[in-house]
Amino acid sequence: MNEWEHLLGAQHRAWHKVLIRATGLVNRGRVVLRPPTPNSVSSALFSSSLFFWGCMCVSWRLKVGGNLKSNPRIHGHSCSQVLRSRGCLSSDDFQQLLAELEQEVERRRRLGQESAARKALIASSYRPARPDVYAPLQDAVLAPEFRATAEYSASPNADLGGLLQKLETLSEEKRIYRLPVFTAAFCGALLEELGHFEQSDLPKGRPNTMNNHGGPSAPRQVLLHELGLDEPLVTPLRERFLQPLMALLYPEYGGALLDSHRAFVVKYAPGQDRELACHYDNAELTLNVALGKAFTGGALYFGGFFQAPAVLTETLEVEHVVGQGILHRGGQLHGARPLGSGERWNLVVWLRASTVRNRLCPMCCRPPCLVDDEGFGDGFTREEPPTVDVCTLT
Ligand SMILES: O=C(O)CCC(=O)C(=O)O
Ligand SMILES: [Fe+2]
Repeated sequence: MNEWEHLLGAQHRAWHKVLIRATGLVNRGRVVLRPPTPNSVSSALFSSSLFFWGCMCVSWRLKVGGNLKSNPRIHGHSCSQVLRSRGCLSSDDFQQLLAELEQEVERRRRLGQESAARKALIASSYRPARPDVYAPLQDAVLAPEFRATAEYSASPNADLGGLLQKLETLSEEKRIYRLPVFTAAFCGALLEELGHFEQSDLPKGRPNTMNNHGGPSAPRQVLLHELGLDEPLVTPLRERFLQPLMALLYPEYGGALLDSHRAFVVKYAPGQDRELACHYDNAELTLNVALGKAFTGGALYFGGFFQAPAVLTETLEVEHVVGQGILHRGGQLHGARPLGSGERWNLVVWLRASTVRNRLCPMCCRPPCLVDDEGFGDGFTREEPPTVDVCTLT
């Protein structure tokens, strides 16, 4: 063993200690009693493991321009091999990385609470420009095609073949589809509201944890639940409209069992963020709706499925159509090409099914290890042990 290998070996062990200590700190979820109570904002959970890759992306991406999350092959490599390939070689490099990791664990530990605090502050002191956007979801804000497709999907005789006739199939192999979601008027109103919020001096919870692979190139985001838009808009959209559709399109990804989400709006503009690196989402399924404004460039591109064995797959490019939404599996590798001109705002809804992710974390493919958090957390749940009525035992 040469000196370098010795050093890496020692650091590798230190690294594992950090990983073990961190277990239980990153993937967040919530405790539910079965059957899950929709919208229940019970105490929730954190866990770990993505921690490792997420942090690597944060720190080493800056140095070597890579993006570990977009590269599933790293799962077969040892930590030291990966670290080495990313330019983490000297003892100082390792120390710096460990310090960053500790900080990142702390940051993630506080995420839920900080988000809840921002939400409370916004609720008490923000005056919306478009209060109508906060009204309980009205059918009139949805594109007629979207309503009809959801209605068909929820009908007793619906099947996949029938549904596919109502959607635009962008890729049969990748299972990526598109359909109109919102009216132009609603997209405009939402944009006006988001622009108004952006101008306010209220705190904004961005970038979110999942876009930390992007570092400097991650787009600006507004988290819809902090604005108070989950309850009136996103939750009913998921429960009444998206779930029936997803149940037919992606049954094995929990399409029929969606029980939480993370919804945010990404913004790309000249002089700000212009593109998004290739990644997969912390979601079983994703809806991405183009809201506007006028722009060129910024197409989405889709590669293979990250959990599938590496196969040669052609990249699919998808141009945005304002008002229309793209449906894809969260694990489908994707990114956004650079914006040409104008501003691009998209609503992204990461849809989660706890019954699926509780078995394997979709980010690291390991069973999650959970700790309490606020709200939906990262969509994991922990079943409470059944309470035993001692009277019946006597
Ligand atoms: O830029 C976009 O529209 C895609 C954003 C995205 O994929 C994400 O935030 O997960
Ligand atoms: Fe994404």
